[in-house]
Amino acid sequence: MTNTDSTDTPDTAGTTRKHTALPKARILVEALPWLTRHHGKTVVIKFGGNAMVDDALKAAFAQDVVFLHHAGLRPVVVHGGGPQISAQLDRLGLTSEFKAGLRVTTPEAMNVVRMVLAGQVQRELVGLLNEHGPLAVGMTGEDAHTMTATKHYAEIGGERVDIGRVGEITAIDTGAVQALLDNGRIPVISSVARSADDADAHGVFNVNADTAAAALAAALGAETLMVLTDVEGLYEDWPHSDEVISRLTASELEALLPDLASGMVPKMQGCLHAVRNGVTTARVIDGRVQHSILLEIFTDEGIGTMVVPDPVATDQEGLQP
Ligand SMILES: Nc1ncnc2c1ncn2[C@@H]1O[C@H](COP(=O)(O)OP(=O)(O)O)[C@@H](O)[C@H]1O
Ligand SMILES: CC(=O)N[C@@H](CCC(=O)OP(=O)(O)O)C(=O)O
Repeated sequence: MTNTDSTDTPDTAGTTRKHTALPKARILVEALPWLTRHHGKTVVIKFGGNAMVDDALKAAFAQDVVFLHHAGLRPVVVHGGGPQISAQLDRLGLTSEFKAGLRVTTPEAMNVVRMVLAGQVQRELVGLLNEHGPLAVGMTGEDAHTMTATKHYAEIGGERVDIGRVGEITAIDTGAVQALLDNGRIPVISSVARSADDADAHGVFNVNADTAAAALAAALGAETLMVLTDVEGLYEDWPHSDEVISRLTASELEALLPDLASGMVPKMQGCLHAVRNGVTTARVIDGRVQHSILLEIFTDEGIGTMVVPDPVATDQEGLQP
């Protein structure tokens, strides 16, 4: 038997034809240990607004998530929508300002954040997933008390700065999400949280979607947190080099955190929180690559940056977690 990717097979007319089924079979076989390993496990996938580059990518994202579902995993989607919120605020003549990587959210802006996330971005993702069957159910962190928050103050130069209706998650109730998963559905969650204070006239908070996804992954006891963004992973010396750090322990990441900039801060803080609170791996991957989720979960290659807890456990079969 030769080690080639195509074989000669007699067809019905008695001639021989080359067929290319073998490479496809190899890909499926390569996925087998990963399928076994991840079966029944919860995977929280954060889809960033910057990774929602075009319709083809969004459609491929939906295919990947549905694939995970049919492969026996329990995917949960938490989505962002920062650029989409900024565009809508702009259309309405409202300013967009970020402090310490978080949107300064006036009560007026909060209404826009909620409208864009729950009414636009989430609806689109739910629609794309449901092209494959009656699977996705959209909700926000407000629903069934899934996410409760109090006011978050930014720390800038040692000062506590008021950034409006930005929330810090204080409690997660996983009941509704678990019920949807048990019912064979795919929850799609917008990062808006209810206020812990019943007397709070505004009632809701804007939560960074990376932070929300990490908190939910920890609360669900997820196996994996996967953050899809618009870079290949965590660059070692951004913006001077595009060398991606492929693997980090929690302590190594903690040491890097003070030097990180802008969008990576909530992502890497979220990854650290997740692996310090029971999640087996947290990964930042390039959402601009079609089917990056499948590549990351089901192939030996793995892309992007993977964060693992301390100390690093090595599995007896020699598989990376
Ligand atoms: N060390 C780093 N490695 C990679 N990207 C970085 C780094 N530091 C800052 N960034 C910036 O973080 C951005 C991703 O965060 P963000 O724009 O908030 O994306 P998303 O919408 O996916 O949450 C990258 O596009 C890059 O500009
Ligand atoms: C407090 C805060 O900054 N909230 C974010 C929520 C959306 C988000 O996080 O979207 P991405 O994942 O696309 O960045 C915002 O208003 O932009």
